[in-house]
Amino acid sequence: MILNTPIDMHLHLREGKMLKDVIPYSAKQFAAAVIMPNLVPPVDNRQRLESYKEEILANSENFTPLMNVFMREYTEDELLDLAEDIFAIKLYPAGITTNSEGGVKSIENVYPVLEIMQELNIPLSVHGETNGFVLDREREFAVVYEKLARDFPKLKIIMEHVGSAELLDLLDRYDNLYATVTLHHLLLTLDDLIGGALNPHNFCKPVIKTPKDRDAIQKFVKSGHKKVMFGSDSAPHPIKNKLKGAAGLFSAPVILPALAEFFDGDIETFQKFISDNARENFNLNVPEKKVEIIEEEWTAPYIVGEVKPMFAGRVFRYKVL
Ligand SMILES: NC(=O)N[C@@H](CC(=O)O)C(=O)O
Ligand SMILES: [Zn+2]
Ligand SMILES: [Zn+2]
Repeated sequence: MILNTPIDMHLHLREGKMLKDVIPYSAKQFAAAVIMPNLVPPVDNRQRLESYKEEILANSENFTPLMNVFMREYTEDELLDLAEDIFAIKLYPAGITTNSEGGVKSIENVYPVLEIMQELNIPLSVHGETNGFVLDREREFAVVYEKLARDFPKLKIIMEHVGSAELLDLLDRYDNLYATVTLHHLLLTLDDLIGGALNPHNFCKPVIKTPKDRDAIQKFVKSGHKKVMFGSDSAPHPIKNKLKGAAGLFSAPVILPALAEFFDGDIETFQKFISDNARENFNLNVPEKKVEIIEEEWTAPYIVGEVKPMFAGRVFRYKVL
């Protein structure tokens, strides 16, 4: 099967040696990816944006980085200057996930920024979790999404890496809400993290949840819902950091083989999820790239640089050419 212009709507590439180790997997399988800005220090100004984009371009071919910047209290001039060169601005509640210490302490603080983003047609991307009980954090954030959607009716808001089924119900209630779904929230549950021996490699934020949540997410994705887009949230951490509890799952190497098995021949829905929905929802102008997947056994890598990938060593029925 041939996929037309696959796009990963949520990707962490990091910097330096880590970027060099992980980027080939995304550049091989995707035409473009939305690049997350939670570096240390964050990508939150023009200079950092440009140098990071150059680093990505210098280490890949035929791969379009759609850059995000880290939410802070930008001025109108800064936003006017950034608008042409970014896909979206990413809002992290302070301290809620990896490298989000400098995130937003109170959403009201950035209301003036959101006002200008709405005018300039810059989408807002959100890591939506409260600091409540771990399994309730996404569900509890629903009221924040609803308030944002109502207060800024023309602002396009992306609920990132949805893991709680309730959030998906908001898509049909608010025109301006969209969602990304990861491979791990689509396929895994808490059993894969703590059901047997503790598996820190499957630990991420938001945490993978119940079979009920996973099944609802699968149903939504299989329905071809236009507002649901693939965003891997592939987030590599060195094994030694994972063993100290770092949140993030490195899925990049196995994405298309795993999704090909999931869609099991339904290429039409696969194509929408992996590309068409994103391109239509956000008028993305990404150079066309065809990616061929063949039916042939393929073994996922055991290790990539210092990182253990999702489904390490697993044999898939499909291989990316
Ligand atoms: N998903 C994660 O658990 N971690 C991500 C950050 C994020 O997307 O929240 C990371 O950068 O490691
Ligand atoms: Zn996140
Ligand atoms: Zn992420």
